[in-house]
Formats: sequence, C-alpha cells, structure tokens
Amino acid sequence: MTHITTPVTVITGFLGSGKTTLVNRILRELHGQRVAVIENEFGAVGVDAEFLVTEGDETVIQLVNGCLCCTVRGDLARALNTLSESSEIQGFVFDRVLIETTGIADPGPIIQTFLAETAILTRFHLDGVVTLIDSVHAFSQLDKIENRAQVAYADRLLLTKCDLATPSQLEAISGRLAEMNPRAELLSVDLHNAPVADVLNLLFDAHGYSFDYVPPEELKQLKGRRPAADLSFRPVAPRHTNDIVSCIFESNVPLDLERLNVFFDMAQQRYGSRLWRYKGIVWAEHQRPRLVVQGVQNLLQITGGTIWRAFEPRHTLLVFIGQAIDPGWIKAGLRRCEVISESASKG
Ligand SMILES: Nc1nc2c(ncn2[C@@H]2O[C@H](COP(=O)(O)OP(=O)(O)OP(=O)(O)O)[C@@H](O)[C@H]2O)c(=O)[nH]1
Repeated sequence: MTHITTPVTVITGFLGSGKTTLVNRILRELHGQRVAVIENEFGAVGVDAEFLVTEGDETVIQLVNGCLCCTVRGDLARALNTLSESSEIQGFVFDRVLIETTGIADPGPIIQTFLAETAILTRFHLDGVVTLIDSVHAFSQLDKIENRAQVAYADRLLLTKCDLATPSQLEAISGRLAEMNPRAELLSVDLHNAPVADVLNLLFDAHGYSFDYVPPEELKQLKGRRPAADLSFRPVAPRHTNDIVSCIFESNVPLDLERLNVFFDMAQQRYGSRLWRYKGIVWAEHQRPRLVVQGVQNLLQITGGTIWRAFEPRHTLLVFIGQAIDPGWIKAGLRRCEVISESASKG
C-alpha cells in the first residue's frame, strides 16, 4: 500500500518486554525498508543508546530532554521535522518511523501530538500504538497503573517471549488483556527467532488512527466477544482489571452532532486524563460521511470518513477505555444524543 504520508508506529511496553531487542533487530537486519527510529529514555538517557546501533539507511534520533511526557509535543514535532528535512536533502523518504518509549513512559502525549500538531500531518501519520508485553511476567507487571495505561492505548498488543511461556500462561494473559482492551489486536512472538520480516509485519499497518477508519475486523472481534443479546453497552469484566474500565456503545439510530460534542466536553471535564482512549465511528444526523472519533485524554478529533454506502447498515460504535470511568454515565450521556424519530418515540 502506498502512503502519501509516512506511517509512524509507537512502540511502548512493560519493562524488559523486548523493546530494545525488537528495535535493534529492525536496525541491524536486512528487510528492505528504510526505517527511522525516534527513541526516548525516561530518567536514564543514554543507557539504551549504547545498545542502539545506526547502520546503513536507518537513523536513530534521541529525544534527550528528559521526560517525554513533559516535552513530547514540541520535541517530537521537531524530531519529525528534522527527519523529513534530512531525508529531503539526501533525496529519499523513510518508509516507516518508529517511536520507542520506555516501560514507564506514558504514550498519551505522543499520541496527542498526532491529533494536535497538525503541521506534521502533511508528512506523517500515526499508524498505531504497539504495546509489548512480557508473556511470562505480565500478570505481576499489570499491578502498575502505567502498564495498564499502556494496554489501554494499544492498537496492537504484542506478547513477547512466547518461547518461554507455557500455553496456559499465554491463554491466561491473553484473556485478561482482551478484557482490558477489547479493541486491540492480540499477537504473540518470539523476538529472538521470528524472521525480521515477520517482526515488521507485527508492527505495521495497524491503521489505528486512519481517518477512513472502517473497522470490519474490529467489529467482528468486538461482536464475537460479546453475547448477542446485549450489543448495546457493557463494561468488560471490571473485577479482573482493577480499576480499568473498557466499554462499548452501539446505536442504530443517528446521533445529534451538537449534543455529541457537548457530551464529549462533559466526559473530558469529568474524567480528564483518566479517559485514556476513546474511538470509533458515528452515524450523525445530516452527515453524509461516517464520522471518525479519535480521542486521547482531553484531546478529541472528529473527522469525516467515507460516505455511507447505500446498502450499508448505518450505526454508531464507540469504545471507551479509562481508569475508573462510569459506563452507566457514558451510556446515559450517549443515549441522550440519539435522534429518535417522532413515530418511533410515539411507538
Ligand atoms: N526468550 C526470549 N527472550 C527475549 C524475547 N524478547 C526479549 N527477550 C530478552 O529479554 C530481555 C529484555 O529485553 P529488552 O529488549 O532489553 O527489553 P526492553 O523492553 O528494551 O527493556 P527496558 O528498556 O529495560 O524496558 C533481554 O535479555 C532479551 O534478550 C523473546 O521473545 N524471547
């Protein structure tokens, strides 16, 4: 697939989950793609740098200004500008950009950069967030709120060290992760032995932020995980996920856009940075295209996607993942946005 803008993949993950191993393989081994890596080290600038290598066409840029959370937007936008300027001067384009964070960095501000710094969007787009999870130690690591947030932000969850985990360990952790983030794809890998081409495929083309986001697999996946009798809304097994709540809203009537905007404002005020990720598609009254919703904490982007086709059943599907968010409150707020026709309301 050709991209007008360069796809960017954010790699995040638990401590020791294999981020450096993965990035080093992509930098060292032949795979035919021109990949640039932007990496940040929280608190320990330089430690990983010793292990990172620059070879051939690949480029590594380090964000050395400390915590990515504080300085990310400016630094990241500058780093991306530097990349595109240097590649222009040298007369080539990067096929892919990887942004590597450490196990304790919050990927939220990185994602927000792609929603807020619109100048970079002429040259780059966020393809997705891939969260690496050590399949052997994942359960104990999920005690940390930062790790749970990383699961919530993921478009893809990549279970590493599957060569060391037992089938029952893999099954148990897969089940728990699916409950925490029902919209993420779940894949597993042995980072030492998988061919590098396969490793690249595990990272790329997640389409987590595509403006023409039509999520057929996601829809299938979501529906497959829920009882057919209750498609409307459901918090996913909160007892397993500590305070992480993942919930899905679905509607088959159009929503009023103005009321929907008010609802999102209220949700952002109520939950602030606890509303980690919300996304989906909306059937809005008087709008020919489906609307694509991309939200990260207090940053929301609603854009027009593809036009509804004549034969296509129109619907709204929104997924929310956050810390201690109230599905009942979200459900009631979104139901109030529904435009119920007069005949339907009389009936
Ligand atoms: N057997 C096996 N070992 C792995 C795999 N992935 C990573 N490792 C090993 O796990 C250890 C930690 O890997 P790193 O790549 O340093 O992990 P990291 O996420 O960069 O670690 P931090 O930067 O400290 O968070 C290393 O010894 C790797 O060789 C895997 O899939 N299988």
